[in-house]
Amino acid sequence: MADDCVIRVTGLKKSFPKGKEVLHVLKGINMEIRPGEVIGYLGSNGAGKSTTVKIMCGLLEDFEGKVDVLGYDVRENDIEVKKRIGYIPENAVMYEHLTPMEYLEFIGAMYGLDQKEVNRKADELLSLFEMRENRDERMVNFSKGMKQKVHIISGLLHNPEVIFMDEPLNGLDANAVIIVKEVIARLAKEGKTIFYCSHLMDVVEKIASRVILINEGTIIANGSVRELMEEAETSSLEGLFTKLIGATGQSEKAEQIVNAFENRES
Ligand SMILES: Nc1ncnc2c1ncn2[C@@H]1O[C@H](COP(=O)(O)OP(=O)(O)OP(=O)(O)O)[C@@H](O)[C@H]1O
Repeated sequence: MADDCVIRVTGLKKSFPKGKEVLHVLKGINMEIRPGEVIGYLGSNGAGKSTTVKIMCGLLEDFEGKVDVLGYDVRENDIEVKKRIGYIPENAVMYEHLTPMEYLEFIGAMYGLDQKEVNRKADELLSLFEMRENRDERMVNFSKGMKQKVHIISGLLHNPEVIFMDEPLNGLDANAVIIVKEVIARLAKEGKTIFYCSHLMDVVEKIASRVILINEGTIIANGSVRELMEEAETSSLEGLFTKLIGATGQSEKAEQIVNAFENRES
């Protein structure tokens, strides 16, 4: 790497066609991320978090600006980037007719890993997630959380230097959430860089060394949880979020929704 940035994003813009119009999702994102940082990338539904991550992982082309990951330009060297990163997507497609072990062997083979080593690691990680006894069952009947655990393992199997997680706790039970949070903390200690997307503030508040907040396609806050809360004079990330994006009136909205269900006037 030419410098100590693991991820450098400069002037990132992305639009999608929407009927006859154009939806401008990312309107000029800039960020620099260093080794060992755990970034909490926050924003409301539809803010553009997954779009940013997909571009960083080399999964979406046709964007404006420049994105470098581990010193590689993702536009020109997406294969080199993909070899070195782990990506745990929000809604991944998996081969459900395989067993977790078969699936993980397949993923390991794609990364050119030694099969014995894959089996050993997969066994260890499946046990950690209390799925050792499911290792040879077809995944088609697995619950959402069980599939998510297999996704998390598959994203970490090749020991990537940078890990992108898009809402990784989706569907996980309380115990698995604790394990994933602990895994994130340990990976960061080992010097891995983690880019964690979520709209769940409480988790981000606990695990992130830095928070980047995106709203309507631009970054509106970037700093440690403490710095940002001090600046905004609030005591929680939720308070900060509400203050910055002006999302007030949630309790009134909740009341209107309940009233609408019950056909009452608010
Ligand atoms: N392939 C696509 N074609 C058209 N529009 C898209 C496409 N992908 C995303 N969008 C739109 O871009 C916007 C941002 O989507 P994105 O998935 O990045 O948001 P997000 O912040 O990850 O949201 P969430 O928290 O709900 O997952 C949304 O309005 C979405 O509908």
